[in-house]
Amino acid sequence: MPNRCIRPGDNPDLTKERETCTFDTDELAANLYGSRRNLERRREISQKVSADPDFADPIPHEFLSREKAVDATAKKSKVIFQKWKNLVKPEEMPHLVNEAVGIQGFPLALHHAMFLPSLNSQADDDLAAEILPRAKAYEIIGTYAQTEMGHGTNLRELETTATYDKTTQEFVINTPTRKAMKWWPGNLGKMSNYAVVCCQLIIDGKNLGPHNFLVQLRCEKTHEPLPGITVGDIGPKIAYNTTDNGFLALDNVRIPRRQMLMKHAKVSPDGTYTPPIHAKLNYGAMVHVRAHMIYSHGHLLARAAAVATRYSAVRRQGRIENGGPEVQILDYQTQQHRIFPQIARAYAILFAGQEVRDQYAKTLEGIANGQADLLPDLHALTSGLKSVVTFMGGLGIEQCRMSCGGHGYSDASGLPKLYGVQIGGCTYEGENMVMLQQTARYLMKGVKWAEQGKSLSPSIAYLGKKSGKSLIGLKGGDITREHEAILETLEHTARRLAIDASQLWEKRIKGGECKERAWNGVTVEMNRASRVYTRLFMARSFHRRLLSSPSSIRSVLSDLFSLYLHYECVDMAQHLLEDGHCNGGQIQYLKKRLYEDLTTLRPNAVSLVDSFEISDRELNSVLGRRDGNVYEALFQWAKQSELNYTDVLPAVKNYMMPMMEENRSKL
Ligand SMILES: CCCCCCCC/C=C\CCC/C=C/C(=O)SCCNC(=O)CCNC(=O)[C@H](O)C(C)(C)COP(=O)(O)OP(=O)(O)OC[C@H]1O[C@@H](n2cnc3c(N)ncnc32)[C@H](O)[C@@H]1OP(=O)(O)O
Ligand SMILES: Cc1cc2nc3c(=O)[nH]c(=O)nc-3n(C[C@H](O)[C@H](O)[C@H](O)COP(=O)(O)OP(=O)(O)OC[C@H]3O[C@@H](n4cnc5c(N)ncnc54)[C@H](O)[C@@H]3O)c2cc1C
Repeated sequence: MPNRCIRPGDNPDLTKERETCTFDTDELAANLYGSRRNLERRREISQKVSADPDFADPIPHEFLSREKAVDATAKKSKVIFQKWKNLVKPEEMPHLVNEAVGIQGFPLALHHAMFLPSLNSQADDDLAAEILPRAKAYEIIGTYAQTEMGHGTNLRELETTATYDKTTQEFVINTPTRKAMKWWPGNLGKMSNYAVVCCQLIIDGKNLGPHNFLVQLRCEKTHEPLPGITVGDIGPKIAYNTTDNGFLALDNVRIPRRQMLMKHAKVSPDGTYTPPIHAKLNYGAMVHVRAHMIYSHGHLLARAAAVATRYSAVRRQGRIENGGPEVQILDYQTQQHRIFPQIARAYAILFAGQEVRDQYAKTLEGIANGQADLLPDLHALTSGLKSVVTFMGGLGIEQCRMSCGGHGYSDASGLPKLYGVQIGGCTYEGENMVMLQQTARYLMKGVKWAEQGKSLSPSIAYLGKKSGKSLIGLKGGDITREHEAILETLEHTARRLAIDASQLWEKRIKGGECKERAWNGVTVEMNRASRVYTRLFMARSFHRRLLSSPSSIRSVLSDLFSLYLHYECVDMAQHLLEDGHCNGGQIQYLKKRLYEDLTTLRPNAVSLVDSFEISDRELNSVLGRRDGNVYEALFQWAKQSELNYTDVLPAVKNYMMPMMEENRSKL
């Protein structure tokens, strides 16, 4: 079957891997990206970026100082948002940015991820008409400033205030304490001249909770901070170092009334407050990012899996049989067990990410028509997915990094930076432990609704079903029935964990604790229930994709899905065993099946990651390059280190040589 990555001059081991492919890599890539046309566009953009001299990197970013890297990123961003702006569709923009700039952030990241979405969904018609065209034309750059030094999670306790002054029909925005400074917002420090700022709305001394306001931070001509505004960069971080995450203090800055984002909640000129149709519509920008970050995090894991798989096919180390040749490290079972589940999880996350984006679009449509009834379900799902996927992705990338041995530790592999970027997602858009509790709140309601025989939305319909006996291992032979047996067992486990958590909570309440304290006593169990609900959704979403896939890729997707299910079940064996739904023999059966899956997938491993269709430029990894010629490339990469600009470094000349000289003269 064709693997279209084969080229003359490639590493022969990689070529051999591609020759053993049993499916059409283009078919799978087209399925992943939605159509042949999308796949072709993806390639076209990759090729055009590589050929554009404005995007050329004289030396890799890894060797640049932070300031120079920020500069290079800003320069390329200007090219993207001027020269390229009309050449790509909005949905192609993330790929263009990844190709041209990379994954560590760029000056307009928050403008796109949160500023525009906040204005689009929360500004009233007047404000939108005035500001959106300017923002869309990049006449101004904005960000989303919510988190403060002292509070990120607990939005109700944010300290920044917007106090309405009826006499002038203005809001007075103020930062009352040091820890009330906005702290962390991306692109706030140096790039943005506007921000959507989240403040407690105060009218006639009454606090009406967090609301969003459009605030100009810098002069449009000079870019100097406006009077009353202190703004800057918070310093280097694990990753995202080309992003100017910032701080901001506002000293009684006045803005006109109409700069409150008033599509949902409103303040009239006389100070009358009208609440929104759903209390949390002000939190819409966060739901937007959570719904979109699932897919982009799937892509981060896909990159790591591509690097680890290709490198493991090229790297030869040790022998499996005495006297045999040194083997490709991909032939070790431990290596396969480390890497192949990451390939499967990356596909699973990408599929789930696509489904949740569609669900977000439907919910938004409803809200536009005055219906917010889909929002609770979406909030529960996005909260669970962002938590599970970012944690899974971080673990997966780290496994891929370690699977590359010493070279995985080098920035040449691209993996350390990938890990740094990925794990940011465990914290931003709501710390994972906190967001899992949001999911659990919804599950607890679902358990009650199910008890009362009420109708349940599709994502929690399983809560209303009855459990049978687990048929894992008892439906031998037929893979379709085995998949169904495992999915039913996962449904049972997700239901059982939610019901158990609900009962534990109730028991503590009956024991005399208030609801909230009782909740804190069961949150570990609550979060377990949320994780399994989310992992069930991911498994179901993968299954839907498998069932709707064309026959040409059905078999390889089915193999991958088997591995996914077997791995997830073994990973969650504790939950499967705890109530006796599964027995030890069934877990042993799942492990046996998992080891068989590793062998089945081995010939297609390289081709499965080729179908992620990530260009060398985007992958930015010496180890993961498509042609597999890693050793020469490693040397060429290292030669660019600034420590190699001279043979004798000033540090050696000034300190080490004199020290050695002094010590020699003492002899
Ligand atoms: C070209 C494009 C390229 C784009 C490239 C982009 C790259 C970008 C890369 C990185 C970007 C990083 C950007 C990061 C941004 C940020 O981090 S912004 C800050 C995010 N902050 C948070 O997420 C804070 C987390 N905290 C909260 O969300 C809330 O405080 C809370 C934990 C949810 C609690 O809120 P609150 O106390 O107000 O509410 P509760 O009492 O807990 O709940 C009451 C009920 O409301 C429901 N609820 C809560 N939130 C929502 C929501 N958002 N939507 C719907 N419903 C919600 C909750 O479930 C309760 O319901 P119930 O009463 O029925 O149980
Ligand atoms: C890379 C990055 C980019 C960011 N970009 C932005 C941005 O653009 N705009 C913006 O406004 N913010 C941004 N943030 C801030 C981010 O949204 C917050 O850091 C995040 O919401 C977590 O809040 P926190 O820092 O207050 O953590 P904390 O809430 O202080 O968390 C610390 C610990 O306390 C625990 N904890 C807190 N509350 C509870 C609870 N109720 N139950 C159980 N445990 C709890 C957490 O689980 C965690 O273990 C960014 C952060 C990062 C790292």
